[in-house]
Amino acid sequence: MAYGQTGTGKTYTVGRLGKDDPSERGIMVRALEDILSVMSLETDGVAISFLQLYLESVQDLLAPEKTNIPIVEDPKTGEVSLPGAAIVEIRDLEHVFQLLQIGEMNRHAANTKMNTESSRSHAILIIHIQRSSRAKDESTTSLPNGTGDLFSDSLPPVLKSKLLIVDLAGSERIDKSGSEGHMIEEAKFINLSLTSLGKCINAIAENSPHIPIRDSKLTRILRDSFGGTARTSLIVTIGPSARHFSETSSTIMFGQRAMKIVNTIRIKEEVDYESLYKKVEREVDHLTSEMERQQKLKNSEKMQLERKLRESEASLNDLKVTSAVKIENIEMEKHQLECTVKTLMMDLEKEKGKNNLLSEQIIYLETSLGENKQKQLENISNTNILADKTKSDEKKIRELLRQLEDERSRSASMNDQLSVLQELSDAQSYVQANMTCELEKQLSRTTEEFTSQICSLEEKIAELISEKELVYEELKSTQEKVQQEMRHRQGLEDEILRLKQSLADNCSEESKALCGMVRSGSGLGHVPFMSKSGKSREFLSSQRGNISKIFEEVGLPNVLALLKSEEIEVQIHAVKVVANLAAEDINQEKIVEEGGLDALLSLLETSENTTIHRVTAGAIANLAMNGSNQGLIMNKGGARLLANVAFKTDDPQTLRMVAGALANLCGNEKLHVMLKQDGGIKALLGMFRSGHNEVIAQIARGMANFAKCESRVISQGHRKGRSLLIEEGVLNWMVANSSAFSASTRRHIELAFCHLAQNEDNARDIILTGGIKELIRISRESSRDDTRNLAKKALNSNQAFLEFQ
Ligand SMILES: Nc1ncnc2c1ncn2[C@@H]1O[C@H](COP(=O)(O)OP(=O)(O)OP(=O)(O)O)[C@@H](O)[C@H]1O
Repeated sequence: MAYGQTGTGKTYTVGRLGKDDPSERGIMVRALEDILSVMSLETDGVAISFLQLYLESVQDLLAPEKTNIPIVEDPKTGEVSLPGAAIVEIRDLEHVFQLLQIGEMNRHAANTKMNTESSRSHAILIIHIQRSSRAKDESTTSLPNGTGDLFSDSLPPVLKSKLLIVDLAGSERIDKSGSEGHMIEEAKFINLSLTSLGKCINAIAENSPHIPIRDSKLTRILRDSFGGTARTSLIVTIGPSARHFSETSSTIMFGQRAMKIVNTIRIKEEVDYESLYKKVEREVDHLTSEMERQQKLKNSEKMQLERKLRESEASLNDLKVTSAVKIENIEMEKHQLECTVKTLMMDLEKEKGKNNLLSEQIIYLETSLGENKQKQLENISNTNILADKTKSDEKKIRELLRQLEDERSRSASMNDQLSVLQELSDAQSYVQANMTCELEKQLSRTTEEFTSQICSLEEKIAELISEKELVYEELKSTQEKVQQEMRHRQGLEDEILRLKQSLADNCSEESKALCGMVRSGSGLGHVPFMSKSGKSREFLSSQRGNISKIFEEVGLPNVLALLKSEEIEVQIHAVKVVANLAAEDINQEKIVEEGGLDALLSLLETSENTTIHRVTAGAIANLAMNGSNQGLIMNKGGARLLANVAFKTDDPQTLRMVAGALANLCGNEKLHVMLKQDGGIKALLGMFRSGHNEVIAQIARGMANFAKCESRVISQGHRKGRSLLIEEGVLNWMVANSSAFSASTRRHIELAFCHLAQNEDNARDIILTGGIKELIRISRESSRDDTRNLAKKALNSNQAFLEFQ
C-alpha cells in the first residue's frame, strides 16, 4: 500500500508503467515482471483484477461497466473476494502493459490544486497466483481436513497467493487542496476510508478486541491483507516542504503505528477442486472407455472361443463319422476275410477228404493189387500142382503104358485114352500161360495208373499247402491291420472323452442347471439391463449364452417370425428370447438388421397383452442402451409407443421397463427435442404415479441423463435457453422429492439439479421453485464429493445465485 499526502508520489512509486524504460517502472509492473519470470505458464497461473474504490463504490477498471461490485468475505477463512470483478489470465509482460493502460485510462482522475493528475480513487491491483506445489515439495503438503487421505497421490494441491498493490488516494486537508463541490464529496469519501484504515491499523496495533473493519469498503477489501496471515508492506510518501509539516508528521505517525502490527504469515495451500474434478472426470472417461474396450475384447475373445469350440465340436463330429465309417469298412473287410478264410478252410477240408479218399483208393488198389498178386501166385502154385499131378499121371500113364504094354494085349483103347489126356494137358498149359501173361500186363497197367494218380495228388497237396500258407499270411496282415485300426479307434474315443471332459469342466454347475431352465422356457422374462447382483449377471450371461445357442440353432428369422404368431404363448416366448438376445451387444445389430426392432415396435402397438408389453419394453430398453439404435427407435416412433404403454398400464414391472427404455433415450442429446415432442418426457415423469421405487429410480436416472447431456450441449454453445425438462415441469417434482427416495435415486435427482443449475437460463426457475435451497443443501450435504462440487460450481458461477449464499 502506498499512503501519503496528495502529490507526494504514490502513483509514481506504485503505478508507473515504464514501458520503454525499465528503470521507470513502478511496483505493479516490477512485481508482475518478477512473478512471470519464475512461473511456468503451463502448470501455474497468474491472473489480475484491477479495481478502484470511488465514492464507496467498487468499480472494475478492466470492465468499467461493472460497478458496485459486492465484497464477499468468507466467514470461516476470512478470505475476501470480489466475485463480480473480471479476473484476466496474464500471458506475458506485454499483456500486463495493455491491461494496466486500460485500467489507468479508466481510473478517475481529477485535477486538484495540488496535483494536476491527482488520483481521486483508491486503485487496487489484485494479482492471483496459483502454483502447483507438487513440484516444490510433496512432503510438506498439508491438505484440508480429510481430503489428504481420500485422494492421496492423485490430488493436485496448489499454492494460492494473492498480491494486492494499492495506490491509495491522496490524504489531504480539504481546505488545503482546494476541493469544492463534487470534489468535496470525493475528498470526504477518501478521508473517511483513510481514517477508517487508520483506525483499523491502530486497533490491530493495540491488540484491541474490536477492529472496525466494516466502517468502510476500503478496510473490507483489505481485511485479509493486513494484521492477519498476510505479509504487508506500507510505503508512506511525504512532501519535504515545511508547508506540509502537519501532513508529513501525521503520515509518519500513521506509518509508525502500522509498524507495530505483527503478522503471522501462513502459506495457503488448497486442493484445486476444479482441476481435480476435471481430472477425475477424465479418469472416469478413460476408465469407462477402457472398460468398454475390455468388454469388447472379452466379447470378441468369448466369440472366438465359442467359434473354436464349435469348430472343434464339428471336427470331432466329422472325426466320429469318419472313424465310424472306417470302422464299419474295416469290420466289413474283416468279415469278408473271415468268410474267405472259412471257404478256404472248407475247400482245404474237402481237398483233405479227397486226399484221404485217394489214399484209401490207393490202399484199396494196393490191397487189390496184393490180392491179385496173391491170386496170381495161387494160380501159379495151382499150375505147379497141376504139373506135379501131370507128372504123377504121366508116371501112372507110363506105369499104365507099361502095364498096357504089359497088357498090350489087353486093350488098344487104353492108348487112345492116353493121347486124349496128352492133348488136354497141352491145352491146359497154353491157357495157363496166356492167363499169366494177361495178369502181368494188367498189374503193370494198374501200377502205372496209381503211380501217376499219386503224383498228381501229391502236386495238388503241395499246391494246396502253398495256397494255405498264402492265405495264412494274408490273414495275419489283415489281423494286424484290424488291430492297428482298433488302436486308432481307441485313440479317437479317448480324445472324444477328453474333449467331453474339458467341455464339462468349462461348464459350471450353475450353467448346467440353467440349460435345463432355458430349454424349459422359464427365467427368460428377466431383462438384463436392470440386473442387480454380480451373481445374477453371471447367471444371465450363461442363460444368454444358452439362448444364443438356441438362436443359432433355430435362426433369428424364425424367432422373429414367431413374434407374429397367432398364439399368444408363442408370441410371449419369442419376445422373451428376443429380449434376452437384445441384452448382448453383438446380437443387437443383427436383430435390427433382420427387422427385429420393427417387429418389437409393432408388437408394442398392436398387442393388448401385459406380459408382451413388459417384455417388449424390456427388449427395446436393451436396444436403447446402444447409441446407434437410439436414433432408429426414435425415428420409428418408439418414444410415442412407449409413452402410450406408460399411460395405459399400471403394472409396475411394465412401467419399470418403459421407464428404463425412456431413461436410456434421455442419454442422447440429439434426440431431446424429438423425445419431448413425442411425449417421452411427459410419460417418464407421469410414471411417478406408480409410487414404485424401481420405477422412480429409472425416472431419476432418465432425468440425470437428460440434464447432464443438455448441460453439455449448452456449455458447448450448441443450444441456448431454458431446459426442456424444466418446460415439462420437472423442477417442482424434483424439489418435492429430492430427499424422499433411496440413496441412488436421490443421487440421480441431485445430479439432475446440479446439471440444470449450470445453465444461467434455468436460474430463474430454480429460484422461483425453491430449487436454490435444494442446490445449497446439495452443495453442503450431498454424500458425494463430486455432486457437492458440481453444486458449488453452479452456485459460484451463476450470477443470479450469488446473493443466496
Ligand atoms: N520521485 C519522483 N521523481 C520525480 N517526479 C516525481 C517523483 N514523485 C512524484 N513525482 C511527480 O510528482 C507528481 C505527483 O506525483 P503522483 O501523482 O505520483 O502523486 P500522488 O501521491 O499519487 O498524488 P495523488 O494522491 O494526488 O494521486 C507527478 O507529476 C510525478 O511525476
